[in-house]
Amino acid sequence: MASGASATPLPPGMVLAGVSRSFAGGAGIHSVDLAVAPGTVHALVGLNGAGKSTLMKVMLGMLRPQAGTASIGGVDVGRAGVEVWAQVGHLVEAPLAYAEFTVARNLAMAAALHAVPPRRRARVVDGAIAEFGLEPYRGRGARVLSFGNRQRLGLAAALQHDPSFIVLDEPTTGLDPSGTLLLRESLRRRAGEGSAVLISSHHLDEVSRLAQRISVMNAGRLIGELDPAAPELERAFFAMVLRDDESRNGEGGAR
Ligand SMILES: Nc1ncnc2c1ncn2[C@@H]1O[C@H](COP(=O)(O)OP(=O)(O)OP(=O)(O)O)[C@@H](O)[C@H]1O
Repeated sequence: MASGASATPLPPGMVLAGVSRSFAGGAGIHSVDLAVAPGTVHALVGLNGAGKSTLMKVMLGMLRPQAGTASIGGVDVGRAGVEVWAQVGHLVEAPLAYAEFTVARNLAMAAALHAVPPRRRARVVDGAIAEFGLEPYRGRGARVLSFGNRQRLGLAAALQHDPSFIVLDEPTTGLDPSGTLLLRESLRRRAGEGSAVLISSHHLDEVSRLAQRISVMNAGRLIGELDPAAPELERAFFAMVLRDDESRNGEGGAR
């Protein structure tokens, strides 16, 4: 990697600056700063309800922040147009698949939605089917797919157009070991080619294999980072969460 002064600065990745989004009752995310750099897999880990999905929805413009800004490639997501969204691939919540349509047709529609030109769509779909091991199912209706294969379809639809910005919420959900391996290879390759990748996960061992950075979320805030190469990641994670819980309780839970 070039380190001289002449190195070209990388374009901006995905950035949250001072973002807050609270729901009735106070849950949500608070004062979040996060920068997912191009060429990096950045993982979010946290307990159930910590705020990971909420953060990702704000990043993707699915939820509007009450304070702060979310930007992708330097563009505020509230103002992003089709040229930005065509470079984004995401899977947050259930995979988007039309039950009546085949795997191949669903992928062709996802390619169209991501502005892949018509002449390239068949090749893109074939590539995605091969990449995620969906060949035996290409002519099957999405309705009859197993849970794991529906997840493979959702991942293929999110990634087939080679997005520069990738956001995946718990992407290994439902995947068997071979699906997990295919996903890991796919994300490694895409980050290697310059994509900015944000994933959430509950599997610290998986995250440590894949991510260059691991941010820890607790009670709606980013509370620190873990070193993916450090031993005993699980122990470090729980220690960080416990310390944060204790410090907030000591302050009456105010911050
Ligand atoms: N639409 C909503 N209305 C009210 N509260 C919400 C809403 N969406 C999320 N929350 C609350 O915000 C908090 C954060 O939820 P979020 O789904 O972001 O957590 P998470 O870290 O993704 O959890 P998990 O690991 O269980 O998927 C939770 O307390 C949740 O109940």
